[in-house]
Amino acid sequence: MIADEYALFAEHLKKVVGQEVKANNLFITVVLNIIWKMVASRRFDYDDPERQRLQDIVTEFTQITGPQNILFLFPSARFVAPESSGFNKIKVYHSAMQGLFGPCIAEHRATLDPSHPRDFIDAFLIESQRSDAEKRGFDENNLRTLCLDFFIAGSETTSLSMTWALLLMVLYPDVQAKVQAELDEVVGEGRLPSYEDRPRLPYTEAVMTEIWRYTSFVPLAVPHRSSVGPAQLGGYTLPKDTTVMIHLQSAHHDRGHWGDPDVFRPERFIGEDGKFRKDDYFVPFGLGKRACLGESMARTEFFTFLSCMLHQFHVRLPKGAKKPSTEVRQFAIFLQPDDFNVILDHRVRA
Ligand code: HEM
Repeated sequence: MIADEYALFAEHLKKVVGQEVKANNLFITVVLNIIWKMVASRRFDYDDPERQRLQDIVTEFTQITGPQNILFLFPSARFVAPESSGFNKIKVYHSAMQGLFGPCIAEHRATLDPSHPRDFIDAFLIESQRSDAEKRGFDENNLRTLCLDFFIAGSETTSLSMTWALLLMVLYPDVQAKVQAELDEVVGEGRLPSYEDRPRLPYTEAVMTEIWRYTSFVPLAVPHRSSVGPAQLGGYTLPKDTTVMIHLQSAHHDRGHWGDPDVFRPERFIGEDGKFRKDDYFVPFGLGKRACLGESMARTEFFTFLSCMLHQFHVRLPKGAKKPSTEVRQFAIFLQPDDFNVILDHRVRA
């Protein structure tokens, strides 16, 4: 499904070859389509206004939520300052997205065939018909909230992986050329890379990993309340029920561990045997029971998008354009670079 959606998106990319395009969120539609298909067997056309509405809501939602917002540390601020804390806006975005799912869930309910679940909504509705469903939380409110979770957690993250990838590929053309050389050698010219090629593409894997480490664009994991305690951590005593957040960015930029954490250097993930080398300090999806639910989907999407795009296109800056900065635009739940443009050219192989 991911490869099929990329193939449709590549047709869209081919139409803009040689032209300046905005790199930020260039991949958002293909990402939204993959989630929408998995959740509801639907997809958006590239010029569908409904898609643009959903995209705007997701982007604005993720920009006002997060550690820079007072509600992140003091949720009770919503009672005293619902407007200035952003709580009222969050409510508007929340109900706009829930409104989108309502008719879709109703349509699924009306056409449900329990022996042939089509997607996530069908699978949830089948569970909700069991006698203990209510006790286990299989109700419509939870279904709408889960759909919303998938869009919030799964769209900006994967799309931002590609925004940062485009930025780093234009800043480091030698890295881009090395990925393309590996793809040419392993995959060849006649077809696009597929997920089965991945184990034979250690440099491509190292570049993906270094993009996630270097940018750490999800800097903090989600706050979780500890269910055990008191516990000892780094010389501190944490009582039971303490809210704990993992600072992923600090693990990714620990000088004692990485040596040169502020340098973009994919080779750090290549072992002496030339194979991809894992590292325990690399934790972009969090840790433990509440780690990211979408890790394998995100890895498949990022691999497919990056490898297929670099197999087909060369990415460069427009002539005379200022180099984009790796500084982030604002500290938020997801870190984004400032807007920048790129040009995609068809690749000319030697
Ligand atoms: C590059 C892409 C992604 C990154 C870097 C990422 C990162 C994270 C992180 C750091 C967490 C918090 C984990 C913790 O608290 O320890 C998280 C949670 C979560 N992610 Fe992702 N994520 C990505 C893509 C996705 C995708 C594609 C989906 C699903 C479509 C998804 C669904 C979720 C969900 C549902 C949670 C909450 C899990 C829970 O609280 O139990 N994520 N993600």
